Amino acid sequence: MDDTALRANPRLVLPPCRRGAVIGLLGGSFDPPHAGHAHITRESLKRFGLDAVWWLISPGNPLKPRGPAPLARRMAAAREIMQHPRVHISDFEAQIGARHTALTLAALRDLRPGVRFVWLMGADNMVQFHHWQDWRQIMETVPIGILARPGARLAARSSVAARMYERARVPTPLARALGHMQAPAWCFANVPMMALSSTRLRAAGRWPDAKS
Ligand SMILES: Nc1ncnc2c1ncn2[C@@H]1O[C@H](COP(=O)(O)OP(=O)(O)OP(=O)(O)O)[C@@H](O)[C@H]1O
Ligand SMILES: O=C(O)c1ccc[n+]([C@@H]2O[C@H](COP(=O)([O-])O)[C@@H](O)[C@H]2O)c1
Repeated sequence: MDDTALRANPRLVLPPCRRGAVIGLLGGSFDPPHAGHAHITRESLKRFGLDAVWWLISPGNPLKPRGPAPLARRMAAAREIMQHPRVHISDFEAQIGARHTALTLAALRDLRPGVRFVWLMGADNMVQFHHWQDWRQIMETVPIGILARPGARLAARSSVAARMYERARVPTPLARALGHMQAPAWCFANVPMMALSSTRLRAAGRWPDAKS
């Protein structure tokens, strides 16, 4: 969908937001959503001074070979686990047919030019960020907030992206201003860590395959 078609599409549904708001975007497969997602969302609201967080439930991570459970099922589970007045669950990527974050961000910025977006991700995603499509463009377009995760906390800070954009690292005391900074700007939040993962829940049979 090009920019003009996007703007003209009356069926697009986006969460509410006011001009000038700082919105954190937590993209993910959420297959299933879990308390770790809720935890980093609450921490992000506090630490990065966000007005709200939108969970962008992905149609499917382009780097993961296995397709996730149906979107409606993941949306419903996300709404159940994350109930917070400043957090919204969105299927925006499915609405515009985007799997790549660069495209999602371009569309959101086009549709909400007065809003400041901050991309949020766990430390594991920072480690492989340089494999994402147009990752440098993402880095140079929106500030990025990174949340500590067991097994990836140190690796994130020495990742290819972190090394290449070392000078864009925002020191912890300035984290709350992240959304008002000019990209590239990334900040690592050393939050208390939760060892939960969707992989672990699937393996424990806590999210049975929809087809079975
Ligand atoms: N326990 C956690 N601590 C920190 N970040 C997390 C945690 N769980 C998920 N995230 C982050 O939340 C975002 C969405 O994660 P995702 O939906 O892939 O969950 P996941 O548990 O990593 O799933 P999977 O095990 O299937 O890869 C990603 O940026 C991921 O790094
Ligand atoms: O744009 C890409 O190339 C890209 C590659 C891998 C992951 N992502 C995004 O990263 C977010 C986290 O993905 P996941 O599967 O780890 O939850 C989700 O929004 C994905 O769409 C994006």
